[in-house]
Amino acid sequence: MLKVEGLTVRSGDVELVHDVSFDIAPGERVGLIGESGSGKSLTALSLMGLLPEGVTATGRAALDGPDGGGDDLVGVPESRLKRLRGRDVSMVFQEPMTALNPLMRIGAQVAEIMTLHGTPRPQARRRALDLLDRVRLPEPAQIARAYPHQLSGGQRQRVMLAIALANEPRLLICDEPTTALDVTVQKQMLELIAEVAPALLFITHDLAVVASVCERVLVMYGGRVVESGPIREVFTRPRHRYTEGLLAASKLTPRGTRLPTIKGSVPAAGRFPGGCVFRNRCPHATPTCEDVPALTGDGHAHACWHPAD
Ligand SMILES: Nc1ncnc2c1ncn2[C@@H]1O[C@H](COP(=O)(O)OP(=O)(O)OP(=O)(O)O)[C@@H](O)[C@H]1O
Repeated sequence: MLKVEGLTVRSGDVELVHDVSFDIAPGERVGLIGESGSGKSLTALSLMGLLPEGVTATGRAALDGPDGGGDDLVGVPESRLKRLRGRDVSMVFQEPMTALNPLMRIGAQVAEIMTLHGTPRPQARRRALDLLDRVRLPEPAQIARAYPHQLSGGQRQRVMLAIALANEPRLLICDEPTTALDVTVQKQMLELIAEVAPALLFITHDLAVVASVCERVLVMYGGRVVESGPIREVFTRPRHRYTEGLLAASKLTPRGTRLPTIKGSVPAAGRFPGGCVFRNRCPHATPTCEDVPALTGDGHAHACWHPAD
């Protein structure tokens, strides 16, 4: 349904995302994980045609239509993307307050994305209420009359989801949509996203979140997809050492435990040129790795001395 091939994102001469390829099938929920700066957001923004100024994408990203035709998302004119954005592909961002217009009532904002794509206003207004109901906001009519600041963070994020779903997109992209929400609200929102997404690309750095929402995962590191596969496979038999590192640093290690630490001496500077890629999250934990006191507040950080693979 979505086919991304050789997606490369550059800022001037600097390559920020390198040759990324992946597919998403209709109805499939795919997670995109990786540490901060690994290129997750730029990958997603490329698919929306929303890259920051001076940043460009090359390669191919095609969205199949229900009639068998395809729509290119990369390297097409802005006028074309404007028609696809918010209609065929839509996105929910981390912070709804920056995406919502503070001076416009919620109902009008949900309706607007439909009128922009050709739905007559009265119909859009009616459908806005149905959408607010679909994202399980209580009293949709009351919510429709409210301004963004009158809603809670969780309610605002549900509104963003209603806006994203308004034109029945073929693909929904979510970039850390629940990071700003408290744990209970987060859980409800994740369940809702998993239920309503037509096909989903879900960006997060939280492995537990990706495991609860997605069926498949792509792991990004340094602008590349270094590993991909079904969640269970990647999380129980990671092939790439960065994925091992992510797992070791999370509560989702196959044994369900945090990494053991091993007492040792402080490593000599330069013994691991370039520094350990895992920072303090060594997945190896063999006697060749050592604790480095005082790197973290609790005095227990880990240094990995394995050479880079
Ligand atoms: N406008 C820009 N101009 C130049 N470089 C940028 C720009 N935006 C992002 N970058 C760089 O591109 C790389 C990838 O950034 P990106 O935002 O995609 O990472 P990310 O994995 O989404 O991180 P996070 O989880 O922190 O959002 C980073 O090194 C970042 O500094």
